[in-house]
Amino acid sequence: MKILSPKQIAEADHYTIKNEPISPVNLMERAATKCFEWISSNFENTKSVKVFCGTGNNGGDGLVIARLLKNKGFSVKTFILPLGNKQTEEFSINLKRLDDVCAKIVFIEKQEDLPKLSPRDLIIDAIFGNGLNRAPEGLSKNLIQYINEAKATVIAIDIPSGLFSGKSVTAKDSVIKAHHTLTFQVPKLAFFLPDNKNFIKDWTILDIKLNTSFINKLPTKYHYFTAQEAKATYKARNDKWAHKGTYGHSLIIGGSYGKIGAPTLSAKAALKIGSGLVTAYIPKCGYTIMQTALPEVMAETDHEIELADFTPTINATVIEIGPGMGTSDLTLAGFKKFLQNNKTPLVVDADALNCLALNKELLTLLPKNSILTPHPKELERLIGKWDNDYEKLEKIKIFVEKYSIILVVKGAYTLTATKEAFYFNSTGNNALATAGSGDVLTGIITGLLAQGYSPREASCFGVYIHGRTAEIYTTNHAPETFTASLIADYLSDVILELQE
Ligand SMILES: NC(=O)C1=CN([C@@H]2O[C@H](COP(=O)(O)OP(=O)(O)OC[C@H]3O[C@@H](n4cnc5c(N)ncnc54)[C@H](O)[C@@H]3O)[C@@H](O)[C@H]2O)[C@@H](O)CC1
Ligand SMILES: Nc1ncnc2c1ncn2[C@@H]1O[C@H](COP(=O)(O)OP(=O)(O)O)[C@@H](O)[C@H]1O
Ligand SMILES: [K+]
Repeated sequence: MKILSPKQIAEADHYTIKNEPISPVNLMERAATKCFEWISSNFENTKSVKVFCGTGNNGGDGLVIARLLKNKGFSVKTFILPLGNKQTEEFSINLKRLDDVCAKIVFIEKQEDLPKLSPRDLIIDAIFGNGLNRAPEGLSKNLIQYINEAKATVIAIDIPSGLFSGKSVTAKDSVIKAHHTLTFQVPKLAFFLPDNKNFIKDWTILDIKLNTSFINKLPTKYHYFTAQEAKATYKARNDKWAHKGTYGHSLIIGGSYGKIGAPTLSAKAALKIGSGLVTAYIPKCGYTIMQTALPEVMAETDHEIELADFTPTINATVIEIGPGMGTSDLTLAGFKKFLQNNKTPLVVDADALNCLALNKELLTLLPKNSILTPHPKELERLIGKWDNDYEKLEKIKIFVEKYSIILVVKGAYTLTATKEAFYFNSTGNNALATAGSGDVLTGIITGLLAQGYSPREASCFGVYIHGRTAEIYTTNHAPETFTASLIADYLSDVILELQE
């Protein structure tokens, strides 16, 4: 699914209005009706609702929602913050329609006009939407702060007021902290960025039937990787004559004394996602552990307690390097030698990333389209500090272009950054915040590459699958009890649902 800029969304609105055709006021009715349906199916009509509107079209949506909720029996009060003397035509039409149903409407002209708010209120935030063009100040800023202080449940329409959908927020005290955001047609880039975590919690995309063929033609770097994209990526196994060689050979290089679990988790994940063969290259101290834990996995060994020689003998389809590897001088020296001689596609994680960060000149030795899977701290070591998430995205772009690699930046919305496009993942939850879950992710990506998925596919799809296991688990288990070892047990459920 595409993530579009505010300008592109406005273009899609205009195109739909002109070509469907539909009048702007009817499009607003359609959009706001979707919001009303969501609200009335999630809240009882005994709830007291306070709708705060600006005087643009986001405010117009608020007026429609107020009318529909009132007609449904909710107790509704509407508060309007005049934004200069301007009202859009659709706003004015809907103000009259709301007035016609004898609704309570109050204009907020000064601080004293702000209503009393209770934590039990349901607040609809329709002050600013896609048209926000500067940080709210004066009365609008005060209103936003007042709403935030009320500790009531806040539903934002399209986007929390004060949040820019595609650029950084400087005045963080002028943004609505929404519990739920009902957004139109496509998600906004701001939703995926950790800087905005206080403003965006849950959100739902409402399909308001903007022209899809127009949207399909709009160029964008940013995408949201959902079940639809995952289903399109999945390659069903239907080759009767397949043998284990058909599905590739994954080589997992990693481990050190006390950290053999990391390559073990990766190897198991590569195997369970379908790699035909898996070999682990580990220090000698890990031999019995690996062979006992995973009888299907072959093992080759290096020095006693750490990797130093990096001399696996097999001809692998893909190599994962780094889990539990450590960064000792011996290991680092061997890792450098390995990179100088290696031509096989790489998935690089954990300590191998730290070795690269300590020796940036080694980055030029990575085969093209190698996949690096940093968590935010590892990313910072690679690309340096950033002031805000938009600067981080820019630095990521420069980095992937410079080294011709793919970055999988892990987090609540893991980002797969390629030279061509950036994909935010749609699955996962905090059950994954558990030791070793990153090792499993790299194993999954490695196993997919071994089977012939492209580096872009293996990254986006692997991240999707990994996240989905946690969602399935937490439908009937407590998130605290999820462990990295359990992820592999749910891979089958994820694949089966992709086949539906
Ligand atoms: N036909 C359409 O265009 C549709 C638009 N829809 C709604 O319309 C919204 C966009 O509407 P608009 O483009 O009218 O913009 P908004 O309703 O977001 O409001 C922006 C208005 O506030 C002013 N403004 C911006 N920043 C300000 C600030 N910091 N302080 C004071 N005033 C400020 C702008 O000049 C403009 O008049 C969407 O977010 C969505 O909610 C939906 O109804 C769907 C259909
Ligand atoms: N709150 C969260 N929501 C979704 N995914 C999460 C969350 N916390 C962690 N994860 C996922 O869990 C994995 C953790 O990886 P990592 O930090 O490398 O762990 P480890 O080093 O223990 O293996 C990543 O894939 C990350 O996206
Ligand atoms: K809003």
